[in-house]
Amino acid sequence: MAPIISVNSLSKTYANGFKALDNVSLDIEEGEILALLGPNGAGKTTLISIICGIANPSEGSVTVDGHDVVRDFRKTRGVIGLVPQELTTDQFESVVNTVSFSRGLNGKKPNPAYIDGLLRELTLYEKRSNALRELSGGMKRRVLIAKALSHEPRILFLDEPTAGVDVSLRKDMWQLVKRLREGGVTIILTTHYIEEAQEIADRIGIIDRGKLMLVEDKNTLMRKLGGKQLIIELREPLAEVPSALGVWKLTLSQGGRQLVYEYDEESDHGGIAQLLAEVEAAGIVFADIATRQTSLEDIFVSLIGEGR
Ligand SMILES: Nc1ncnc2c1ncn2[C@@H]1O[C@H](COP(=O)(O)OP(=O)(O)OP(=O)(O)O)[C@@H](O)[C@H]1O
Repeated sequence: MAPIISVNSLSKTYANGFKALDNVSLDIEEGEILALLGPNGAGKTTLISIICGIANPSEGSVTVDGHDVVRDFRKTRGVIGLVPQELTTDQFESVVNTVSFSRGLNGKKPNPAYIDGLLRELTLYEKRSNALRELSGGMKRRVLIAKALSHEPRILFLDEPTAGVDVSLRKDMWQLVKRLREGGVTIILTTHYIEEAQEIADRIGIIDRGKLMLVEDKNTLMRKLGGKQLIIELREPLAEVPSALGVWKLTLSQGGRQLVYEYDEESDHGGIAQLLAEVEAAGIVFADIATRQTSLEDIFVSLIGEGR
């Protein structure tokens, strides 16, 4: 099947000369959830804006459902819903009018029953007649989602959907994303919350300084770059790993207070029980043991570098 979105050698240089995207290529399959991760200023919003036809590429091209986003703007925009980071609509307009108007803007016939259903699902129904300025921040976020879904798009972009929202809205949002996916909607979200990507995405793309560093199936990524460790807390610190334990992949951490074993399925030398027996036989007394699974966060930090 042809990808629903195809990004081909895309670069973006802003008017001031800043290169925000550098030769990005990416195919997105219909029905998948792709999470784009990256530090502030990486180029995530720029990429989304170009796919949605809001910004023009400097080089390269994007097709959505087989149509070029610049030449066939109306066609491609009609199948896309975008939840931006901030609300920019008229604050005096009512919730229901704002959402219905959005549907019309995208060339769809009015469908009050659909809009009402959407408002119910987003717990906005009781506020449907209120002006936007009378809503709380979280409710405004919900309006942004309702607007994006008003024309029943096949592709939904969520730009930092859960930044600064409470736990209940975050959970609702994840629920909604899952339900939309079941209905076949393709979802692309940008997020700083790595656990969010880990929870809901099928694929993960990592962007840094305008470059797509990696795009990979989440489970494959976890398998390839992730791992499991056994951490043995020692009573007394060790200066070095005793040579008698040389066959095991062991390292010392925490100033010699922890002996860390990387699980190795190919050569486990008799398993954990054997390792612990050999550790004891080497005269090492341990206080505690624990296992630790590498998270997506560890992978992200190792790729992008800490503190950026
Ligand atoms: N209109 C503009 N003119 C010049 N530079 C811009 C413009 N818009 C964005 N940039 C720059 O392009 C880079 C990428 O910005 P973008 O908003 O795409 O990043 P982002 O990954 O979405 O970041 P964040 O996570 O902070 O939202 C940033 O360095 C930003 O300052």
